Amino acid sequence: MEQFLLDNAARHQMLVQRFKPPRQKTGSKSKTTPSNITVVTRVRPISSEEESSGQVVAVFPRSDSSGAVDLHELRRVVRGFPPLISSSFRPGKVFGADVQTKIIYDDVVHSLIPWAWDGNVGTLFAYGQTGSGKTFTVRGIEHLVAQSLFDGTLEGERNIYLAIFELAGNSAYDLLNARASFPVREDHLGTTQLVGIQEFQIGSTSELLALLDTANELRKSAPTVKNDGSSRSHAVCRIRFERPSQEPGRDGILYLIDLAGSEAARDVFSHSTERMKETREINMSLSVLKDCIRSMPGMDKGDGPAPSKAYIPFRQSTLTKVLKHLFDPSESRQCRTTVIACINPSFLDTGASKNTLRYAEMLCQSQPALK
Ligand SMILES: Nc1ncnc2c1ncn2[C@@H]1O[C@H](COP(=O)(O)OP(=O)(O)OP(=O)(O)O)[C@@H](O)[C@H]1O
Repeated sequence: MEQFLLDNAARHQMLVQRFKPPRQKTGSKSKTTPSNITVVTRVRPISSEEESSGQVVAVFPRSDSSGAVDLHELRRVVRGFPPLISSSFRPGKVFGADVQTKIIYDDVVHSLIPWAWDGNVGTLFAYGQTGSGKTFTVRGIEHLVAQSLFDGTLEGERNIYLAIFELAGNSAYDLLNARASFPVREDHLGTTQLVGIQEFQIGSTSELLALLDTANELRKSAPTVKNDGSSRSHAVCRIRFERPSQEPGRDGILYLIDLAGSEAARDVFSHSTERMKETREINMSLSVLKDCIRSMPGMDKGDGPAPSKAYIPFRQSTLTKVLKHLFDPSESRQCRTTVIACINPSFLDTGASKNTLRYAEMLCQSQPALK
C-alpha cells in the first residue's frame, strides 16, 4: 500500500487541490466539551526527510472558523484511476503545523498550574500514533511549566516535589532513580501508591530542567519503523505542590503525560516478537484508558450517557491505576484534564490519524458529570 501511495503522490496532491470542503450544516458546528476536559488537536509539520522520501500532506485543518479537519486518502481500485476519499472531523480546537508550542501552552495548559497549585489535580495527556509529535509537544510544555512555576506569579508558599516515571506494560520504572522498578499499589484507603519512588524537592527552573533532562535520557527507547527515537512507554512527570501545615493527601498535583505511540497493525510486520508484545501491551493500556474515559459518568458511548455508578475498569492497566483520580467518584480533589491529540499529516499515516481524530471527537462529544 505504501508503495502504491508513493507512486501516486502527484495524483493525491492534484485531487487534494481540487477538493472543495462541504458546506457547514446548520447546527453541526458546535460540540459540547465539558469544562473540566479540554481537547485540542495538533497537526505537526511534515519533515524535510519525509518530503524528500516522496510523502505528501493528507491532513488539513480548515482555514475557516468551522474547526474542521479534512483528511484525504487515495483508494486503490482494480480498474481506472484511484479516487480520493475525503473525511472531515471536528476534534476540538485545531493547531496547525505553523503553531508554536508556546501558543498551545498559553491557551490550554498554563491554567492547570494555578489549578494544581491551589490543591487540585491537573492532567495533561499527549495522545497519538507513533511519530505524531507527542514527545516534541510534552518536552516543550515541560520547559514552559518549569519557567511558569518560578516566574513569581503564583501566590503563597508551596513545597514543590518532582517524580518522573515510565510505565511499560504492567511495569513501572523510576526515571529519577536509574530506572529502578517499583510497584504500583492501592493502599487500604484505595489511594494509588507508587511504592518507593524517589521525589526531589525543586527550588528553581534550572533544577527542574536538569531532572527532566536526566529522566529523558533514561526513557526507554527502541527504534520503530516510523520513528527512530520512538518512545515505547508512557512517560509521566508528576509535580506535587505541598502547602506547609496542610493535612496530608490534600496536595495539588500536576501530571504531564507523554503516552506511548499507538501503532497500526501494518507497522508491526517488521518487528521482533518482543517488540510486537510491547506494541500489544501499549495498545491494550491505551484501549483501557479509552474504556475508562468512556465509562465516566455522563459520557456518551454512542448508546446514551453512562450511568453515574458505571463500572470503570481502571484496575486493568497500570496507566489507569496511576490515573485513578480521574475516574474515581470518591476522589475529593477537583480534576481538570487537557488532551492534546497529535497528528502526523503524512498520507502514509492516514489510518492512524483517523483513529486519533475519532478519539478526540469522542472526547469532545462526551459530557461527563464530573468532579
Ligand atoms: N510541531 C512540530 N514541529 C516540528 N517538528 C516536530 C513537531 N512535532 C514533532 N516534530 C518532529 O517529528 C518527529 C516525531 O516527533 P515525536 O518524537 O515527538 O513523536 P512521538 O509522537 O512522540 O513518537 P513516539 O510515540 O514514537 O515516541 C521528531 O523528529 C520531532 O522533532
